[in-house]
Amino acid sequence: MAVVGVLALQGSFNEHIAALKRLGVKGVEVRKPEQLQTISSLIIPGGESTTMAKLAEFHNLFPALREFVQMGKPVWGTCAGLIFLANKAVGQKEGGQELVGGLDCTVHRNYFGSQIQSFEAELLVPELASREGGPETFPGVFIRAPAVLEVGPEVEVLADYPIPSNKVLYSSSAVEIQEENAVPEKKVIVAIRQGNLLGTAFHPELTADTRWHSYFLKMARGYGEWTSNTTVAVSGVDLSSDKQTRYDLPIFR
Ligand SMILES: NC(=O)CC[C@H](N)C(=O)O
Repeated sequence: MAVVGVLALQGSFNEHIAALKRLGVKGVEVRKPEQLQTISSLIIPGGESTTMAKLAEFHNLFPALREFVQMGKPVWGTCAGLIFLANKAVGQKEGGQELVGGLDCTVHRNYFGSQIQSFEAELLVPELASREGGPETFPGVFIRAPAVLEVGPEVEVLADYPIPSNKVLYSSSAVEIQEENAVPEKKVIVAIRQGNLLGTAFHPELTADTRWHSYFLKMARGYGEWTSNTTVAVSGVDLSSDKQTRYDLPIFR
């Protein structure tokens, strides 16, 4: 059976495993390079990308992660995970940080500002809705989130987020100007796909809506079908042996 791994160095890996469990899939925690050989798709969670990169370096994971991506295996990066998968990141801490790369895009690491500028927004997700059904919008949870600034020709944009072009002006006079002149909106990209790589700037694992997880599982199953006869079991998996009740985590939204 194709196995879904979740990089478990730091950040919201438990929450991803809990979301997979809600779909009847057992996610496997990955911490060592050799474990990548035992999985067929990987989720890189959100968290803090600099810390995660330091831990990945410490465990000598970067070469194995790059090889995994280059083999065409499905990988989904959420938030810090999206930063990991980007070919280029800006707004990094001094000295930068190592990236896995693969997604032909540039991300801004803290595009929306600091932790207190975290927010929730209903995102228009036509492609997700057409594949997975359900509403045309998805509850986006943005925690000190990155955004995608530029994408290459192979990249498909799955969601963007409209922001007023003067969003940094918060004084009351600025708000009045905005109302009078109807400042045009600018869109920033927050979900992309390039072949077997998926990236979201927000945190679907913190919501009850499992459509991004099931979308990714279909990518993973598709890969399994191309390369072997194995498939991801998306239902009917016996998880009763999973004694780790910590995966029954509360859902944020
Ligand atoms: N929620 C997140 O994953 C935040 C990512 C954060 N902006 C970083 O640089 O790592």
